[in-house]
Amino acid sequence: MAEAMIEFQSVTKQYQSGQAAVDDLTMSIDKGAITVFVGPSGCGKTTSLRMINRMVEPTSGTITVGGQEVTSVPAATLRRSMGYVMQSSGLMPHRSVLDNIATVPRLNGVPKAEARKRAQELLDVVGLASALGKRYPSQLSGGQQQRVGVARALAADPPVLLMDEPFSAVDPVVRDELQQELLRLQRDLAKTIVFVTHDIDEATVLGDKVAVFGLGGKLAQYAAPEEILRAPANDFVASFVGRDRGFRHLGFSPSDGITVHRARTITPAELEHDGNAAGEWQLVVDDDLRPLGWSGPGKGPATVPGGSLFRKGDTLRRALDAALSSPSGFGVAVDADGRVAGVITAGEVLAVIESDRRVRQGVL
Ligand SMILES: Nc1ncnc2c1ncn2[C@@H]1O[C@H](COP(=O)(O)OP(=O)(O)OP(=O)(O)O)[C@@H](O)[C@H]1O
Repeated sequence: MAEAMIEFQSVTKQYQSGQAAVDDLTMSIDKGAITVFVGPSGCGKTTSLRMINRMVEPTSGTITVGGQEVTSVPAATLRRSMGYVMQSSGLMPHRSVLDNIATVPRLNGVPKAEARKRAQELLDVVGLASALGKRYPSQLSGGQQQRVGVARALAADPPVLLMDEPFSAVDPVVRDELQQELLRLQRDLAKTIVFVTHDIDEATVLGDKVAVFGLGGKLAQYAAPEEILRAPANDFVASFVGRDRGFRHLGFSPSDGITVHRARTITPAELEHDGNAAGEWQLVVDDDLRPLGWSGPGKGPATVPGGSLFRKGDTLRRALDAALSSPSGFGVAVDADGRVAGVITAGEVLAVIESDRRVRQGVL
């Protein structure tokens, strides 16, 4: 079993009379893993996060971090010992990017030159060009500001990182990049990360475990993301994870069971010379067998753009998407070098899904 880093024991927060913001929360957060708090607006995610570093004090119950009760540590010391990233990057506008990143180490007494050197290294860690260090926050894009926010939170090398909707103010493409960067960073850093979002897709992409909060600040389900998609604990969780959950769950199923078959291929030169005389879809490939697109039956020399590709080891979701997005109806599998390994239809992917299901249920 994973080692616990943060423990909530019967924690309740009541701001004023009436409904609690967080209601009797008991949960254990694994060390070195990403735990995501997800749920609709107002269900107590941020309040729960902020109680970890005492930005908010519980009305009752206890929270321990690394075995130590948080109330036994002065709030300012505790806050400095954890990285904190929020939605608006929270950077100080009149300080350079480097000085922003160096803030906590400086407060902890690290000499200026050393703190700046570390800040410079961190720019690289979060994927920013070192020249950006001299700029002011307003001279950066939203995505770059969030990266600086992450660098600043990492500056003192804290074991715990608290992240409150850090990527929700950027556009979907940048958001996707930031999520992938965080996962890459986490592979090296293995921090204990608590991440708040209201987006179930973000939660399932990032979380080793996902805590779904319900209205009234109650924990509705706490489990691995694939379990939440496969077996929501109640109607509230089922409706929160949404109608596509069956499809999204395919994102956790390996495509090992898939057998691809040979595609009929044609090179651009052959196509130019003879057109598509075969009367069926042909995959247009270069001399190294890399896919270039499709040639439709009776469509002359034109090449139609292909759909998404999938590789060995990808999930069933990617395999199915490859088939569904392909103009020919054949999803293209490529090897590690990007060469065509074969094709598969959506019907064949569905047959694998169905047979996996029957095996799981012990029918076969
Ligand atoms: N400082 C405060 N004073 C009074 N009530 C508060 C305060 N902060 C939060 N609340 C209330 O506590 C409840 C939980 O708020 P919280 O911000 O933790 O929810 P959340 O799930 O993070 O929501 P969101 O996704 O909208 O940020 C809400 O009803 C909110 O109005």
